[in-house]
Parts: sequence; C-alpha cells; structure tokens
Amino acid sequence: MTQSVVSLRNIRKTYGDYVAVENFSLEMHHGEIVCLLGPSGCGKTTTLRMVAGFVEPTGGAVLISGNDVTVAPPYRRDTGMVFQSYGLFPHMTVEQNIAFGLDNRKMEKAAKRRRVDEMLNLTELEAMRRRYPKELSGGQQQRVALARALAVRPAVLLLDEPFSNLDAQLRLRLREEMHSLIKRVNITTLFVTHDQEEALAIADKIVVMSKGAVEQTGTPSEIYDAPKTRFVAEFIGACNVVPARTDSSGQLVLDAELKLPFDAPVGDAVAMIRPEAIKLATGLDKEPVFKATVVSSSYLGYSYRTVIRIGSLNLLMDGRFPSEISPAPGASLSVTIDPRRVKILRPSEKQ
Ligand SMILES: Nc1ncnc2c1ncn2[C@@H]1O[C@H](COP(=O)(O)OP(=O)(O)OP(=O)(O)O)[C@@H](O)[C@H]1O
Repeated sequence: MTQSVVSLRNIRKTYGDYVAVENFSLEMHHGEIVCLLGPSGCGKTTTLRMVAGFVEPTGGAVLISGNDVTVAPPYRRDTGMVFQSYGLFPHMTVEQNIAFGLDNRKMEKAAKRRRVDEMLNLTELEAMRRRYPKELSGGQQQRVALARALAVRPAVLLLDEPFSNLDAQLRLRLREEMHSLIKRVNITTLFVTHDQEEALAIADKIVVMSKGAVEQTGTPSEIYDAPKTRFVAEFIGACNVVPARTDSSGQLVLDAELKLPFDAPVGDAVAMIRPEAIKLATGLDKEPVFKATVVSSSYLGYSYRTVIRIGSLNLLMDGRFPSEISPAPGASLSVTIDPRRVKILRPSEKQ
C-alpha cells in the first residue's frame, strides 16, 4: 500500500474544558481532494490549522509524507495554505507575493524567476505581474494566493473557505477553475467549507463534522445517497426524514398508505428519501406506485419542488412535469419510490 501524504491520528484540541476537535482521524492519498464540511463552529478550521501548524494539537499525531510534524512550525511542514482573506502582502507586487516563500528557501535567482513565471503561467496572471493586490479583483487575488501557496511545491495544499469572499456567480466559476487547476497539478488538497454544494462539486472525499467530531467520511455520492445519520442527511441537500417501522413481512411502513418492500431487522427506524427519488409514475413502473395529492409547488425553472401528500405524510418531491400534468395544489398524482433509494438513518454521533 502506498504511504498516505497526510495522516491524522486521533487528533484532538481542547481550549480549557471546551473540546473543539476530538478523535479526528484521516488518511489522505496522493492527489486526493478532501473537504472538511460542517456548520459554523464544528471544528473545521481548527482541524485545518492543526495540519498547517498554526494550532498545536492537545493530543494525537499529524504526519505529512510519513514525518511526524505534530509540533513542528508551519514552515517545516511542506504545506502551502490559502487563507480565507488570501493574506496577500499589500506592499508587494503579484510576482513578489508569489516569490515570497521561495525567498525563505534561499533558492537560486534564475531558478526562482523560472518558478515564478511557471506559477504566473499556471494561474494566467502574467499580465498582472507588476500590479499590487489592491489593483486586482477578488478572483485575481485568490489566484495570486494560490500561486504563492503552490510556488514552493508543497506536498499538501490547504484551503480555508477559499471562495467565501466572492459573490455567488464568481464563486461558481472560480470553484471550477480552481478544481481543474488542482487536478492538473495533482496536488493533495485539504479544504474547508460550510457549503455542501461546493464540497460535492470539488471533493474526492468529504468529512462531515458536527460539534468537533466526524459524523461520516465518504465520497460525495456516498455522503449524498447513503448518509448514515440524520445530521448528515439534513446537512447535505434537501431530504424527507420519516419515522417508520419495519415489520415481520419485510415491509418498511412509513404510513398506512406508504409501505415499501425493505430488507431490515424488525423495529422502529428513521427513513430518509431524497426529493428526486420520488418520481411520477409512467404506467410501466417496476417500483411500487402510490396515490398522492399536491399540497404546494414552486417552479424552479429546470424543475418543480413540490410538496405532496401520501396518506398522512407530506413529502418533498423534485422533478419535471410533462405539459399535460400540472402540479397545482389539490391535483392527484401517481408516484413511484424506488426502495433502494430509501435509507435508514442511525442517531447522530453527538446530539
Ligand atoms: N483560540 C480559541 N480559543 C477558544 N475557543 C476557540 C479558539 N479557536 C476556536 N475555538 C472554538 O472552537 C470551536 C471550533 O472552531 P473552528 O474555527 O474550528 O470552527 P469552524 O467549523 O471552522 O467554524 P467556521 O465555519 O465558523 O469558521 C468554536 O466553538 C470556536 O469558538
């Protein structure tokens, strides 16, 4: 097995009695993009800063490329970091900012110039090389920060909410640009966000955190399609969470009118159904079909978000409607639910 580029072993951080991060473990492989995702205050930045060396763990170990750097200062860690507010030096030009880490490494002058040119080329900033940060847009400043972090060719790139200072449209474009750049240089990357869509779009692996602890680690589709806890299900996108019961005839009973064949031990359960897993019946359905009534619906352009009622349950349904079917309140619909897209949730790690 190849060695992990980053190995976090049961790291923990306490401030007095307050536990900011507990028993956090993670292995990152070469070229992997891992995202720490969770609500404000869940410990994402503290974890990132323990990898960067700005926060010393109270317990556990941080290894980078096999070296124990738990108590090493940031400049001895082989990491490059992009801060939320970019942290550019206002009195230095773009190229001086990019060269900053190289100056510290006492690199030969010609090699330094080549490396800066390479970074300017990579981030398409050649034309701006003599500008100062205040003469750049937010997106350009972010690229300078990225170029500066990558210039020293670190083993790991660390990004702390890199898109949070940008407006929604720019955010989307830069997210795609940064993603393709990171993949092109194939650098192992750990980044922090509270934006679930951003995590799903960029990460190879997502670590969902709540109250200082890991709730679930998985690929974006594992986290979205098969969340283990209610916290993860509700944090990542819209979902229907329904108290249910599995009976001895192999059915999951969500309501007297909504029963699905299901393979699970008999007992009480909490079921999760994503809104897009509820579909209009076509008449040729293999999955069970249910009668539903439209409670309300909102047109989103590419689809409708509809609240439907089956028995005594109100459920969110996302999807398109053919022109002959109107999702107006009171309309009757036939819908199908694929039992394979229904997941049973367990209680959260931390309530
Ligand atoms: N130096 C400190 N002293 C005391 N408490 C701290 C310190 N730094 C962080 N904390 C606390 O630790 C918890 C985790 O903070 P952290 O910044 O890691 O959260 P976060 O998930 O990154 O949140 P956000 O998305 O708001 O940045 C918070 O409750 C925070 O108040």
